[in-house]
Amino acid sequence: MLLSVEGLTIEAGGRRPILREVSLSVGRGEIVGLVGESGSGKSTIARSVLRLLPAGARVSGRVAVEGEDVLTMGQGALRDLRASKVSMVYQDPRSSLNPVRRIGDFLTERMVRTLGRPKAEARTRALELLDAVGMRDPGARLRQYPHELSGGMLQRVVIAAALAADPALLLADEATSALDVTTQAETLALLRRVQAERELGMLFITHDLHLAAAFCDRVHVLYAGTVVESRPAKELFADPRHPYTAGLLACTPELGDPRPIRPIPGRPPSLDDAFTGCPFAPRCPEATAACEEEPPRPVAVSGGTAACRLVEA
Ligand SMILES: Nc1ncnc2c1ncn2[C@@H]1O[C@H](COP(=O)(O)OP(=O)(O)OP(=O)(O)O)[C@@H](O)[C@H]1O
Repeated sequence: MLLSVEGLTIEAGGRRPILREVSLSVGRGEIVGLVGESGSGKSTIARSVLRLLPAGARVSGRVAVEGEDVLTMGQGALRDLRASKVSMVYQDPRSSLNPVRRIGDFLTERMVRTLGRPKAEARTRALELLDAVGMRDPGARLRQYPHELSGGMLQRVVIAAALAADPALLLADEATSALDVTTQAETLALLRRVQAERELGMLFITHDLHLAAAFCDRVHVLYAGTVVESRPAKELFADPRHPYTAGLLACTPELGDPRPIRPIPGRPPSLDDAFTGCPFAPRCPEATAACEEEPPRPVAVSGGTAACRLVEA
């Protein structure tokens, strides 16, 4: 398995863990979605794949890339993992680029510094990469500064940089969320094309369940640091089994859908909210007193699991 996360729990001083017993996997050539509201722990999972953990955190469980344990590997292996096996693309491309350095410097410096490529070779590779992500006139782009490019073009540059070392795994953390809809569609098409061409595994993080269902092969829904439902994307969308997943789908309007929009009442818990039972119980329309007593175990449902005691296998 390309990425395997097993029972990952991260505690950083709050009354509840940031992540509790999270398990997921990503195979080669597979797009796996991670969906949840702000603060549910999506980015923490992505960062833990690169062993970027909250300072002083207590961590248990296992994170393995190509079978190698990321949490215990030596510094040399970790450098290699970050430099060439796993790449991350963030939400705001402007935060990834230095505004006073040219696009060419951004693309070549990392190749020279971390991959040890000669400068001329790095430049040739940068031109190939810009071409691969569909940028016209790559030579001129190398001379430009970030402010001369639109958000969508900059995200292409960031994706080009992420591909520089031929990684096996791409972590896309809200990579299209800051873009307008047409640019978002172009960027999604680009991500899918490079993913398929290179047989990349991709962990695709988004707060948008509809987007995840359309873009991913499988989806994990995260709530308050726990995975509440894991299913093939199509099944999750057509027949959500966890009340939270159903609630997320019901609160997003769709064109032509005559049903009223039903927001989920209340707010997701903060790290200072402790709970003994199901974290979603206080907001769940179907919760019973028993739901508050102990955490639900994942139940096998069609194609995956749902962690809810009201769900029948
Ligand atoms: N370094 C840290 N130290 C302490 N708490 C942290 C740290 N990083 C994240 N957290 C907390 O962990 C929780 C999960 O954060 P995370 O960024 O993973 O959520 P997210 O689902 O990606 O949300 P968003 O969509 O807003 O980025 C939040 O409550 C956050 O405040």
